[in-house]
Amino acid sequence: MAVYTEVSDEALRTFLADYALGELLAFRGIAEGVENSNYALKTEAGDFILTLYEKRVDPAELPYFLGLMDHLAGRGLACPTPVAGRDGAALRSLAGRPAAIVTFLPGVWPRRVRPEHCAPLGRALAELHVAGDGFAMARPNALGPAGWAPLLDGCRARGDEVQPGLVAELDAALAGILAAWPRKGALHRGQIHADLFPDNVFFLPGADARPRVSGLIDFYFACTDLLAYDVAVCLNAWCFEPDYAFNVTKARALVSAYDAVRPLSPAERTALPVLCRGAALRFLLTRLYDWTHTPPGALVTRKDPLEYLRKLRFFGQAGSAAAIGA
Ligand SMILES: Nc1ncnc2c1ncn2[C@@H]1O[C@H](COP(=O)(O)OP(=O)(O)O)[C@@H](O)[C@H]1O
Ligand SMILES: N[C@@H](CCOP(=O)(O)O)C(=O)O
Repeated sequence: MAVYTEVSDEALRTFLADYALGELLAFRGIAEGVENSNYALKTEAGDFILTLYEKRVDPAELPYFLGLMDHLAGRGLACPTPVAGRDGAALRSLAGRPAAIVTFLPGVWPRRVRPEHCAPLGRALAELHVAGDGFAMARPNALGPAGWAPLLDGCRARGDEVQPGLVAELDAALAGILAAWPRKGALHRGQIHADLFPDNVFFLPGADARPRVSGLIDFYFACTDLLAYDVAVCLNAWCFEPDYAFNVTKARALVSAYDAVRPLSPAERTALPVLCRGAALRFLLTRLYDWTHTPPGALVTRKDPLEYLRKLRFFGQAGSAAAIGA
């Protein structure tokens, strides 16, 4: 469920009066999502998404997220475009929360990833990286390598309740990953999505009936970091089967389609195994933190941390880039 903040009819009408979107035709809460309250909004001007930013989003970072979406959409990427009010501002306030309206994107995210999804995904990711070039703002990755030790410390007290020995295993994995992490300046940096999971990528059938990407959403983890790290996030999120077997066919399709738009450098390719370990650890840690800190009955959906322990172990023994499809 992801409608944490209710919006009254009256508050909505007052809010919309500051936009040139015509009359309100329909308005409903969207159940999917985890972080923010999302509403589908239809006005005489078309379909939109209204987002009220909840507690885990720092309002000071919203100009980066909205500015990045605006920049990417302006470069032709299929991502939400923030809609400005009559005064030119896209970031506003509603029901006591920071709020923004963005354009609605058609399409459906894949509940079951098939190999045919992976090439269009790889292409879209590379297009995002190319389109991000020239965006003037920067946001450090709060969930990058420097953030992992404090996150793990926050899980120390209760982590072993999830699986005995887990904290010691993660301590060892973290030390190994940090020791092998690419040194500053070795790999290309830019604007990355950092959470391009299947639920953030919409597809529609193309003219040949094969899936094509119709939209990328949820830029609220986006940041300025290693471009190849985003490829590693996708290899984690898209290329494992429900039984946790790594599907190298999916990985090859993803990486080669990425490469066709933005060729990976030899250094990026060599670094992919450790970047994949880092990405697995990042999602394991945030899930473990949520698992051990979310009070029973809270509205936030908790995701399984151990799914990412299996992925971390896989990438730890996978060895070469070729073994993971690169
Ligand atoms: N621009 C958009 N176009 C169409 N649907 C959207 C758009 N943005 C969000 N949604 C819908 O809202 C849901 C939750 O959005 P998301 O950004 O993932 O929320 P959260 O950040 O809270 O996890 C998505 O699964 C999708 O159904
Ligand atoms: N993709 C993350 C959780 C973030 O959720 P989202 O709904 O904001 O994409 C994970 O799977 O741990």
